[in-house]
Amino acid sequence: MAEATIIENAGNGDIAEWLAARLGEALESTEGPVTITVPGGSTPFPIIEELLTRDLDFSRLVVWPGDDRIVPEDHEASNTGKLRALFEPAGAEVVTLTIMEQVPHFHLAWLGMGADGHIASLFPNTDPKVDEERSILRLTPDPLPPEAPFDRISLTIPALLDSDQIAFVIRGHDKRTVFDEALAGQNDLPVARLLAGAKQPVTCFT
Ligand SMILES: O=C1O[C@H](COP(=O)(O)O)[C@@H](O)[C@H](O)[C@H]1O
Repeated sequence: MAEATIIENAGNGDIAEWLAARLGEALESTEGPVTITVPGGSTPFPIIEELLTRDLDFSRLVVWPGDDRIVPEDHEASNTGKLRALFEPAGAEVVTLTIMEQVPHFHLAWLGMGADGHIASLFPNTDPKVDEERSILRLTPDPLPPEAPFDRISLTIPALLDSDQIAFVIRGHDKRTVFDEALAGQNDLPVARLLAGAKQPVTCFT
């Protein structure tokens, strides 16, 4: 079971600062690309805007959406489209998830979490056997989340665990309770399954 460092009441600027420091270390540690996963939903985008103001060589950054909704990239629900609009002007590469994609080792897996304990698009109903066998999975959430009722494509738990470190941004009391229970092994939600397998440092911003 992972031990997580919890950083309480972090502002977007604090999180961006932490991310910039981790990316800076990764850029120093390799001459090749630095690979990260970035969550979708609503939480990450103001943090990314802050991150992009930091002095980093974004041209060596390869951004993998942790998941996406199966919609065109110019659809308002597309995580990839939003990531592309933010990161590409800074010189970073943004990958389009397909089930054919070869998934790399990530320097950082940055994740959000839904109040139902889903991470990326691995929902509580996602068959655990399936997400143990593949790196990328296409699925239909059951039930479809009303805020984004679309089929999904998602990195799986083994793919996310193939990373140097993991960072969560968990905002709101409901999510925090679910996360704390997952960390304590008191539920079996996707977030708990990830935490149970994490050997690397886990940092959680609330
Ligand atoms: O559907 C999704 O939900 C989660 C949480 O999103 P948020 O809007 O509550 O921050 C997100 O982490 C995931 O990547 C996304 O596609």
